[in-house]
Amino acid sequence: MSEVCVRVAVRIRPLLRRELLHRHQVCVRVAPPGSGQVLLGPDRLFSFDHAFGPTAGQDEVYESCVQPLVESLLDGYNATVFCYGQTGSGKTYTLGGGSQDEGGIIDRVAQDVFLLLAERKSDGSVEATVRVSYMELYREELRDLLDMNTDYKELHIREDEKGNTGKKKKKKL
Ligand SMILES: Nc1ncnc2c1ncn2[C@@H]1O[C@H](COP(=O)(O)OP(=O)(O)OP(=O)(O)O)[C@@H](O)[C@H]1O
Repeated sequence: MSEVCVRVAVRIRPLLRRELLHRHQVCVRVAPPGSGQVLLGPDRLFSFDHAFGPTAGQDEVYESCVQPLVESLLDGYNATVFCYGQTGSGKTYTLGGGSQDEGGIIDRVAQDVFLLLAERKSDGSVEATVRVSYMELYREELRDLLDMNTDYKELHIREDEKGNTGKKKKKKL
């Protein structure tokens, strides 16, 4: 894996059925395959660390961009993966997956964390605790997706002295 801390991948999803019905046209292509470059329109070329076309599967995206981070995670490094893009561009699909067989990044990370931990634990050298939180921040409202009974007004994002962020319930006055 390269020494650069931030890496950017672009993923071009296939046209959806309704887009095909409305005769939408493809305007962005990976060019040439494997180059990390995308071609917008006829002649505008943009470079990324990775570029995936509409036929790229979840496994390809995960193995190239995320799996190495999971391995570093167990070596003690922090890692963040986030998806950015306009509505309907495929963020939820990439993170959450389209179906059971085509699991997204979250499913695969969870699987690999426990798989790799089991490997390291088998020689008795590692003890680990895994904690998970799952939150949605939408229109300034924070929701705990693992505790839907808590009102968003009770939740607050805080930073500790090291700059790590976390969700805390506001103290009731
Ligand atoms: N790589 C892909 N292959 C096949 N279908 C895809 C792919 N990416 C996205 N889709 C489909 O495109 C549609 C929009 O994708 P998705 O819901 O993931 O977008 P989003 O960026 O999360 O949108 P929003 O910001 O509105 O939540 C969905 O029907 C999804 O199944």
